[in-house]
Amino acid sequence: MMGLGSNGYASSMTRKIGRTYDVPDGVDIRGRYDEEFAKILTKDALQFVAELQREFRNRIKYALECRKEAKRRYNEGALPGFDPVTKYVREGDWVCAPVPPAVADRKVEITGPVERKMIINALNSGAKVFMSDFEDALSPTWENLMRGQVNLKDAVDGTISFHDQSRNRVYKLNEQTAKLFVRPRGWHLPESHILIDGEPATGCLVDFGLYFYHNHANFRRTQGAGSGPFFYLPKMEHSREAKIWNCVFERAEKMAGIERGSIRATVLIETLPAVFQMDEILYELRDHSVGLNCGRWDYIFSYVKTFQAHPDRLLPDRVQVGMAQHFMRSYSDLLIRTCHRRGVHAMGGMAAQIPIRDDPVANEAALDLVRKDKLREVRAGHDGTWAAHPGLIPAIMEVFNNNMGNAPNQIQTMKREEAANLTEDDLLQRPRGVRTMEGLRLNTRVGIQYLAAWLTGTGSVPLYNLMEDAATAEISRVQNWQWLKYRVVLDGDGLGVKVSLDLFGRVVEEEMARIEREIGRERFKKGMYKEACNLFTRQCTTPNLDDFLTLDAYNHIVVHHPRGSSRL
Ligand SMILES: CC(=O)SCCNC(=O)CCNC(=O)[C@H](O)C(C)(C)COP(=O)(O)OP(=O)(O)OC[C@H]1O[C@@H](n2cnc3c(N)ncnc32)[C@H](O)[C@@H]1OP(=O)(O)O
Ligand SMILES: O=CC(=O)O
Ligand SMILES: [Mg+2]
Repeated sequence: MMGLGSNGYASSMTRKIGRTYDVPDGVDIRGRYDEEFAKILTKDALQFVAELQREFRNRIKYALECRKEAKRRYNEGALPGFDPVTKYVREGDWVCAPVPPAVADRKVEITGPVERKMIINALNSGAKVFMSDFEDALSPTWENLMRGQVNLKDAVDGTISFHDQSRNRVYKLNEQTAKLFVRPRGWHLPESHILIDGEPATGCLVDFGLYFYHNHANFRRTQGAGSGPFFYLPKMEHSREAKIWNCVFERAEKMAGIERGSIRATVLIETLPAVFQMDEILYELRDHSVGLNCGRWDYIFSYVKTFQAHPDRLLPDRVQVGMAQHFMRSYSDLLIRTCHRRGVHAMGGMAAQIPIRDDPVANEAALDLVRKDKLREVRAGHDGTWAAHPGLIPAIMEVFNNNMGNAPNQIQTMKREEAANLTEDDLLQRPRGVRTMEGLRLNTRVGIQYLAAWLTGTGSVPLYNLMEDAATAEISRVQNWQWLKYRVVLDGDGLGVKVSLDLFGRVVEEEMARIEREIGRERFKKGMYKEACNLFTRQCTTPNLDDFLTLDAYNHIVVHHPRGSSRL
């Protein structure tokens, strides 16, 4: 039946008039109309997204409520740990469905936002897999999301091309390309440009639903050798969230009439609570799993967030929280042991270094750090790892090939049984190191510049020769917040200064001046640095830590049509 949705917005009938999307009942599109987007936002595809939303919305709300409840417990002093109730899952002798041959070899995976030229470059990069990102690397503006869907469809169809007019260069796919994985947003992010029964849709169901609907058939025929599509699933905190994804996959397979277990996903273990749920997460997804990945940057962010009310667990400077810290090494080791025991890939994480074009010495030093990080990963037993930039792929591939030879993975050969002895204490051990004024300054300078880019539609940026994305920016934000909240003493540079609101205010002012000097007055004026600064400062000084930087910032990038910009 046609009619007004509960929000009173126009329904299918009226929306057909003029240049608007043809939507099913109860769905309202409040993002800009574009003929290209209309090929993605078809009535049938939207019907599928709406069905997912209606079937799973209550379970998603419940899962998010459970996160709040867990936060309340941690804030009262509890520590995350293994759940005695699911001991039988951890001790059981089950395995996941066999790895599809198309993705047995995942030695190097490149990641990047769903941007047209980058998709082509990444697929042509020589990496085994390309993880195309609606998440940490993407600012989820309506334009980015919908163009991203158009780009992915063209990529799966094999027709994607890009003409760089300034360089008169045409980009096309090579004969041999990386296998495509897609990372939808996390459960917490709404999609405010699509209302379903008057409520913003769940962002990840939009990303997943539209991509799956348009691409499953072609993907399985070409890329997947009969299986797929393949996904990465971010930021989960509990196996109940993985169970929802499993049900979403089953629902999608049924809709498409394809075999159960066709869809495969790698879950990022990138929250502290999730490290105690790795078996449980794999168990829920056992017919759809193709491994776990060490999402190390969000994991560090989550350590601070989980322990926001624990002043005895403050982090040292961000640069000191590397994989050599005991809690980080333990997490990687246990992830490898868990995955290999269950017959799936244990993927390594992202080194933040990127090529430094104008300084060969610094470039070699950065490459060396990447090689060391990757050597540690492959020796520990990881089956593959991430690269942020095509320029890093040859070096990383060499490290993995040298240590794995012709084997596609180490699932059967690196069992890491001894990691079964890792305890809750190992996984939670306090990071060691010092805190410095430079740490505070760098967090501030990077956090503001990242947010300024994000607000103008760019979700991953090079800053001071490192890759920065939403996960690394989160570390900067929560670390500043934690240091301010507990008035920590900056003990690492011999100054012994206490972090206070006054000090932070001065640091913000000085770092803004430094940013302006570094990028030039014109760019500074034209950019969104002041807005970013206000947002970042508010987030660092708020009495109650916001769960996500991007939830607050999202309100600034929602643009409703035809009524102008609107807040959630
Ligand atoms: C914590 C996490 O979640 S990690 C995963 C999420 N983060 C990411 O995916 C980050 C991915 N990386 C990037 O976005 C970029 O590499 C950045 C922003 C870090 C650096 O970008 P730039 O400074 O523009 O790179 P640079 O100028 O050196 O690029 C050179 C070429 O490589 C391409 N390139 C760079 N990174 C990538 C990538 N990840 N995928 C595909 N192509 C890439 C550029 O498009 C450019 O191509 P061109 O020569 O044809 O024009
Ligand atoms: O998504 C990856 C991370 O490190 O965060
Ligand atoms: Mg992440």
